[in-house]
Amino acid sequence: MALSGKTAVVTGAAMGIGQAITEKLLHNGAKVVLLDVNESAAKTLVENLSKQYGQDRTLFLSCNVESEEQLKAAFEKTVDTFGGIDILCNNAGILNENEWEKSVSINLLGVIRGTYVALQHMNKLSGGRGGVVVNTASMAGLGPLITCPVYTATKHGVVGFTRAMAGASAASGYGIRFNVICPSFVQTEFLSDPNSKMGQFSHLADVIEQMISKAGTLNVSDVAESVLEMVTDETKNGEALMIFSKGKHYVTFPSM
Ligand SMILES: NC(=O)C1=CN([C@@H]2O[C@H](COP(=O)(O)OP(=O)(O)OC[C@H]3O[C@@H](n4cnc5c(N)ncnc54)[C@H](O)[C@@H]3O)[C@@H](O)[C@H]2O)C=CC1
Ligand SMILES: CCCCC/C=C\C=C\C(=O)C/C=C\C/C=C\CCCC(=O)O
Repeated sequence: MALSGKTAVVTGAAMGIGQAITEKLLHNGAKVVLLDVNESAAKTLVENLSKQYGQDRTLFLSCNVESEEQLKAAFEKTVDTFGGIDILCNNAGILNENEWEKSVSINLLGVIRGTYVALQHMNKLSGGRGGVVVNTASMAGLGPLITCPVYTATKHGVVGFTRAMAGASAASGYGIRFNVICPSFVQTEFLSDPNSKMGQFSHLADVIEQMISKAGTLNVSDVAESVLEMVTDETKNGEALMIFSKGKHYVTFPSM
């Protein structure tokens, strides 16, 4: 899938992995709509991106993925501005075991909300152009991160939802592919101040420190490169890609 002339929507685009995905898609020719709650970071980023790629290639819309109303307004504005949506990256996420209901609402329900609203515009059966959805899960979507049971649950949910949607889309003729990335630790703000985010499991902080020093950390650009692969490779549907500091690997699941 060539990206020239395509329109992408990226959630959690103001910083970190979402920023890198945005830059990668722009660099490869797409137009990108950035959704985020951090208005100041997003506005500064879009100013810089507009200088680099042109004013008509990016748009920031303030949007909380916890709100279906805000997501609907953002996707409608995207279609009004760019004529359709071809790529959705559900990337926004938080790590906070104290505020665990909010974690579920953003990390899992935000992905489901974003997908269902986008389907109304992307689904070929309802007049859309089809396309591809890439969700950001985590290695914690495949195995346990013991300091973060709720974060782990949300990311397992994202992996399961993505794979089931891939099957549903293929069986129904939506013309939309669904894939999920599962990165190991990535060097972003996410890794800062871990003790305050572990809630009742902060006594296990040493375990995570040891995991990080053993596994190393990824650069956001490595993660964005994997997203690009899943967007452009039209053979990929229902795939989960593990990304480590030493390489990447497609997950083999038991067949059902
Ligand atoms: N950094 C890491 O080690 C890893 C991160 N991930 C996942 O990658 C995704 C991005 O994480 P990072 O870039 O590292 O984090 P980050 O904290 O650097 O960036 C997250 C972005 O999401 C935005 N955001 C948060 N809540 C939002 C909401 N309700 N609505 C819209 N935007 C919202 C933030 O404002 C921020 O711009 C998350 O889903 C995270 O779970 C996955 C594996 C490892
Ligand atoms: C509050 C705890 C902070 C420490 C962890 C911070 C963020 C981690 C986010 C992730 O999504 C990463 C999740 C899991 C990594 C799991 C295993 C990594 C080991 C794999 C390897 O060998 O690379």
